[in-house]
Amino acid sequence: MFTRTSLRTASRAFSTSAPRAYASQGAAPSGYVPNTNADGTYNVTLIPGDGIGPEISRSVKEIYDAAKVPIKWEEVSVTPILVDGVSTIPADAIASIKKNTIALKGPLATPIGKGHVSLNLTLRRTFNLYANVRPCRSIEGYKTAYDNVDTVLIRENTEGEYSGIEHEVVDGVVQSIKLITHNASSRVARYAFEYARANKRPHVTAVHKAPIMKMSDGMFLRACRELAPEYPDIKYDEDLLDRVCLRVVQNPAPYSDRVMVMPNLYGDILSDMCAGLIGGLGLTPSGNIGKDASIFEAVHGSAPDIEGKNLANPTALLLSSLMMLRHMKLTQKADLIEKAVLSTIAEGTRTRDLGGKASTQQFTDEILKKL
Ligand SMILES: NC(=O)C1=CN([C@@H]2O[C@H](COP(=O)(O)OP(=O)(O)OC[C@H]3O[C@@H](n4cnc5c(N)ncnc54)[C@H](O)[C@@H]3O)[C@@H](O)[C@H]2O)C=CC1
Ligand SMILES: O=C(O)CCC(=O)C(=O)O
Repeated sequence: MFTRTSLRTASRAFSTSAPRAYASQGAAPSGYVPNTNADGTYNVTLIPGDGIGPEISRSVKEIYDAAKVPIKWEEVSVTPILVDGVSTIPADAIASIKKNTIALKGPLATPIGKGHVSLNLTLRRTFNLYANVRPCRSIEGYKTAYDNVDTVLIRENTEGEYSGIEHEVVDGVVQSIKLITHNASSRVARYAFEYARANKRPHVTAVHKAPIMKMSDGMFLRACRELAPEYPDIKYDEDLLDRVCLRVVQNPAPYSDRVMVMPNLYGDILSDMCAGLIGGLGLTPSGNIGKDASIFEAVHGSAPDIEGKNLANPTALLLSSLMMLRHMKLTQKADLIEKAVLSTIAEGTRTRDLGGKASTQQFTDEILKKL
């Protein structure tokens, strides 16, 4: 359990470190150059998505227009189609991402326990988006029990518990295979070390359950350990998933100088937990990074409970889009919009998830006034 004293100590520790712009870290693998049109604009694929996706995507588009971001949106639908009896993503959506190498995606809903496979996972696998970067930072002026959260999780994004290899062995017994390869572990580990170095977070922690999953998580750890000597400027250590959960909620401050890297499912769960510390899923962005394409999306899902009610908080998708702009080296535009979004929240215009009364549109309009 955290105590008031531990929270105060954590706050003091945080206030001595240099402030970071939220999600300021570029996430591009080195050497990435976005495709530019002759007029200096960039084509970006936009997948509005399901549920609240179209509402929050509209907000991003309005804000980008006002801020004169040199982006031409290429809007595509990923309503699944059947190919040879298997549901998948329409070919024109795939072609658009392939051509543009960059996309912003609203959430895509997946039926529970039946129906089509997750199109989110299909996109990650199709484009080999091997690293899922999930920063989570306290929002200035929005008070929670913690005002010192500044975590970065890097989640392996193509295999692990999300491999989707399941079968029924005999009636009443099913198996779900957690697939871990040395290759995928090693490339995400390298990405984490590079990210740590580029973003001045001199500590990488590999998060695992290797006492139990000795072979699979054991291999993940081995891949991380093999690379650590190549990064003598980065402290490397390992910690158990359950212990990390405990430690982060007790005191997030020690995590503000490090990058945590982990297998797929652990990153999914830990990032929602971190979101809870700063005010919820309406606030946390992410980037799915690959060598040939990257797709940016909020951590949250399609929020069917508030769909069509003008209640969604567009901040998470907006911050994801700012990670995208920084990835494309459009840093000034990213800084401008980030300032407008965060000051809107700090001044007290808030959507319902943050305890406010502003609709999605009212919140968006307040941001527009600042651009
Ligand atoms: N990357 C993606 O596209 C993801 C898709 N999903 C899919 O989304 C669907 C719904 O999943 P849930 O488990 O309900 O998770 P969810 O993230 O959609 O919603 C969880 C809770 O957070 C709230 N919430 C989420 N985003 C919000 C926002 N921007 N503003 C205000 N409140 C927000 C919702 O209203 C709900 O109460 C499922 O079909 C799931 O498979 C889930 C997670 C990620
Ligand atoms: O595809 C889904 O429905 C859920 C995806 C998810 O949990 C994730 O973002 O990892």
